[in-house]
Amino acid sequence: MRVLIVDDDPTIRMTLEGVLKKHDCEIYEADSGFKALEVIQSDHPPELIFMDWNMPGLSGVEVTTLVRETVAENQPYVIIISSNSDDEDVIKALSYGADDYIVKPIDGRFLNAKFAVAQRILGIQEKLRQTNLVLEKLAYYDELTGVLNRRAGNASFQVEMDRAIRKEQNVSIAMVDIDHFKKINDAFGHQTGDEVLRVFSRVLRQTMRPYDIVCRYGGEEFMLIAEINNKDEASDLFERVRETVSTTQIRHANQTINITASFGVHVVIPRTDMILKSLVQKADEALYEAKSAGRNKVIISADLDESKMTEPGSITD
Ligand SMILES: Nc1nc2c(ncn2[C@@H]2O[C@H](COP(=O)(O)OP(=O)(O)OP(=O)(O)O)[C@@H](O)[C@H]2O)c(=O)[nH]1
Repeated sequence: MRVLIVDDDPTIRMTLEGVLKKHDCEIYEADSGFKALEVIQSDHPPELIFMDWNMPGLSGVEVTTLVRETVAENQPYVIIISSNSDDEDVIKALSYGADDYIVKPIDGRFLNAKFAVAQRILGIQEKLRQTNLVLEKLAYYDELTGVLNRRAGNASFQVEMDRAIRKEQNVSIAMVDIDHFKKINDAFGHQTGDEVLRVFSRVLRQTMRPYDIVCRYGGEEFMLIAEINNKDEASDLFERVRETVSTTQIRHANQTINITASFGVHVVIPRTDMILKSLVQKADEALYEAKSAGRNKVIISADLDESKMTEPGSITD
């Protein structure tokens, strides 16, 4: 654990260090509130701070208030140290954001006990952070394939539209569906089907640019959103993806499987009032055409008529 000791008195810093070095921690020191802020804002911020209240310049309580107001993530646990033992002072320190309070002269047993409490609370905080990361991943990413799930894909749409508007780029929305996927499940089993979905997602992710959106829309259907200049560029991009999919050999359980996919693409001039559902519907119509035309095809429709820009609502629901 990274621990910061803040005190303008070197003797107190030494006393604290003497007690704390018995614990498994990395100790940093600061002799003023300003120096403490430098350490707190560094690349290795402390998790626990023992902070003297009365120091020239910024007081410990002022530093604590600043920390509470400015540190966005992973707030440190702050223990104020002071020779004032009045209840009013303790209440004041806690109300300004301190987590605990120690009265001078420092009693080593107190320090150890308070260190143990801090360690426990920080441990709980870290566990919560890890759990939140897992939950976040589950909330945004498809568990089987690791690409964005439908909800996250929908949420990314508006961000993508705003970016394309800023960059004066057009946007392509593609609905992609693996051809005859049911037959793969029937012939090789559901687990092999799952592996096909994983490899297919990886191919999509690797063939698209890092900032394009790749999302599993449901089952064996995926949605891709990419900035594009024109219909020809969309054709080049999705033909390249289609080709890569069709030439990828998927090996699973001593089997080698080849797949193809059909692509329905709709290209538009982005507008803030556009609704994803309508664009997906247009891309779905193109996908239906691609399936009807024999599969393993890219069909592109485009709505790049500038005059429609003056008719808000013409493309929205
Ligand atoms: N293994 C596996 N199969 C899935 C998953 N989600 C959906 N499926 C299967 O995907 C198949 C989709 O079949 P269909 O909608 O008939 O489409 P298709 O066989 O790909 O035929 P076309 O789309 O017309 O080319 C169904 O058999 C679903 O059970 C999944 O997560 N894992």
